[in-house]
Amino acid sequence: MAKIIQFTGLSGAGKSTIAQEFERLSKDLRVKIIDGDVYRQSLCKDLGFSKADRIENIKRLGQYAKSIENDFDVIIIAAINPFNESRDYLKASYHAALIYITCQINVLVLRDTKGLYKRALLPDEDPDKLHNLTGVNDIFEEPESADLIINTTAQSLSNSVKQLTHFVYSVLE
Ligand SMILES: Nc1ncnc2c1ncn2[C@@H]1O[C@H](COP(=O)(O)OS(=O)(=O)O)[C@@H](OP(=O)(O)O)[C@H]1O
Ligand SMILES: Nc1ncnc2c1ncn2[C@@H]1O[C@H](COP(=O)(O)OP(=O)(O)O)[C@@H](O)[C@H]1O
Repeated sequence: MAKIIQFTGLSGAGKSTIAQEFERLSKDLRVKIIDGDVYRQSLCKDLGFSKADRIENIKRLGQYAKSIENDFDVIIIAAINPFNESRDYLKASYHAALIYITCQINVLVLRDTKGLYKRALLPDEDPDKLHNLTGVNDIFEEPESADLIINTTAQSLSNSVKQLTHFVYSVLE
């Protein structure tokens, strides 16, 4: 039965990159990544970014993880997951560990891999402005009880993956 791990962190913090690199290097483990961004094209296609929809999104990703738990050793839910309510729900329902992938906002604005920060920082009257980007103009609750914090502000990807790997093996033992 898989250990379910939930990530939380802002867009661009490194959730997908760390999960994918961990999967690539962990050849002895059956790893499944449930990436929020990806599942918003399928299982969660009908959902937007209101609080209710974000909570429903995480609930569905958790249910999906549970449904495939016998086929994997580690399942990583890599979504922004901005509310303590959702994080607590995954912990209570599936004993999902919580890993906070954090990064300073000024660095996220510089990375801006998807151009979302640029759009969120446009003047209010600009038609292209994004009005609900998590961490800029929408809520991101600081996690209250993370089992691990990975700070990617100035850390290499390799060290972030080492932190994750160490944690995973400690919980699998
Ligand atoms: N308004 C707004 N706020 C946050 N994110 C936005 C928004 N609009 C689009 N996107 C893109 O959607 C991805 C986040 O989806 P998640 O399912 O992880 O979000 S959540 O957990 O339900 O909050 C997120 O993916 P990542 O960049 O991989 O985090 C964004 O690319
Ligand atoms: N220590 C690190 N860990 C993960 N990503 C990092 C790190 N340092 C820099 N990056 C970069 O930050 C970006 C993270 O993007 P991504 O993984 O898509 O974030 P998220 O999935 O959280 O939205 C990538 O361009 C990646 O190369």
